[in-house]
Amino acid sequence: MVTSTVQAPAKYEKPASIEEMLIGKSPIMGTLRDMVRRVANSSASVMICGPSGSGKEVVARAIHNASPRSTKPYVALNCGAIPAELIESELFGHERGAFTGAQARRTGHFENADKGTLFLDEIGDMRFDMQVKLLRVLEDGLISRIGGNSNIPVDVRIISATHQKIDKAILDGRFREDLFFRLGVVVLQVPDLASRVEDIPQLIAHFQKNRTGQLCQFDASAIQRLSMHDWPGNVRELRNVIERANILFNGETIDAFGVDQLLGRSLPKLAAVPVLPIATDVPDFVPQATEARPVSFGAPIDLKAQIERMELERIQMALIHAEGVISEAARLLTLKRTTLIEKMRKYRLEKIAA
Ligand SMILES: Nc1ncnc2c1ncn2[C@@H]1O[C@H](COP(=O)(O)OP(=O)(O)OP(=O)(O)O)[C@@H](O)[C@H]1O
Repeated sequence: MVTSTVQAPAKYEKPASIEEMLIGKSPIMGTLRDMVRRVANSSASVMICGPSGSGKEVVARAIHNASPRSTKPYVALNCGAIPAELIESELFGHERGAFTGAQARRTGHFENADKGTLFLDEIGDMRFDMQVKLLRVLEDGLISRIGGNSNIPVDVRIISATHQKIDKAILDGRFREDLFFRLGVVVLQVPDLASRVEDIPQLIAHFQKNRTGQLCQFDASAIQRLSMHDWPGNVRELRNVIERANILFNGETIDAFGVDQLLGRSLPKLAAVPVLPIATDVPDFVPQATEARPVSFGAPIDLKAQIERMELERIQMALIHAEGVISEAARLLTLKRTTLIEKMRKYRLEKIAA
C-alpha cells in the first residue's frame, strides 16, 4: 500500500520485467501478465481491481516499467490515506499563499508525473466532489494549481486501483459512472491468492531470494498446509508469514505443524476455526462452539490426526491468551505445566512461549 511516492526514472538500471515482477505459474497469472504486456504499449487508462494485498500496486508498476513511459516518472498517491481536503493540493499543487500555510508554490502529482504514469491507489475512496474535479482534468488534459489562474497542460497516463467492488460503488451512487468510463478504459482483475495456491512455492522462492542469513525451507506437508489456508490478506499475508518463518525457524525445515504455528499466531483466524465443545471448566478464551464439526464417513477419517490438530489448536489458543506464559496456559488447559511443555515440544511450539 502506498501513501504518496514520486519515483524518478531509473537512469542506468533496467526496470524489472513483467515476469520478474508478477510471480506465479498459474494460468490466471499467465493471463494477467499477457494483459499487462498488451496494455503497457498504449496510453489507455487502466483500472486494477482486486482484494487487498493481491498485488495491484505491483501490476501498476509492471505496466509502467513495460511501457514507453518507463524512462519518465512513476508517481503514486493513495487516495484513501490522504485527508480529503489535502487531495486536491496533492494532485494539482498550489500557488504561494493559496491558503493558510501555503508558504511556497508546490507542484502537484499531475505535474510531477508529466510524460509518465500517475497511480491513484484506492480510487474508490475518493470523495465525490474530488471525483468531479478529476474527471474535468482527464477530459481537458489541463490542470490548475489551487490559487492559480493558468491552465497547465499535462500528459499523464493514469492507472488506478481499488479493492472495492466498483460496480456496486457506482450503483450505490458513491462513484461516478462517467469517471469510471474515463479511468477504466481497460479493467484488470487481480486474483486473490486462495484461487491460485499453485503460485505459493514460486512466491516463497521470490520472497526468499533477496534475503541473507539463515533461510527456512518448507517441506511438502508445509506447502500443502499453506495451500489450504484461505489467505484473507493475500500475497502480503504470505510475505509476512515467510518473514515470521525466517525469524522463528531460522535455517530449519518447516512442516505442516510449523505452518499451523505460523498461521495460528493470528488470533482472529484461530477464533474463526470451528471447534468441538470440550468437557472441562473451559475458560472464556475458547470460542464457544454451538455445533460439533460435521464428520462424514463417506471415506475413512484419520482420527489420530484430527485429535492432534484439535489439541494443537487449543494449546495455541491458550498460549496466545496467556501471552506465552506457560504456567498460565497450563492453568487454562487444566494441564500440569510439565505435561504442557511435553506437548509443546511435540508440536514444536516452544518458540511462542514467553
Ligand atoms: N504476483 C506477485 N509477485 C510478487 N510479489 C507480489 C505479487 N503480488 C503481490 N506481491 C507482493 O505482495 C505485497 C502486496 O502487494 P501490493 O501492495 O501490490 O497489493 P495491493 O493489492 O496493491 O494492496 P492494497 O489493496 O492493500 O493496496 C507486496 O509486497 C508485493 O510486492
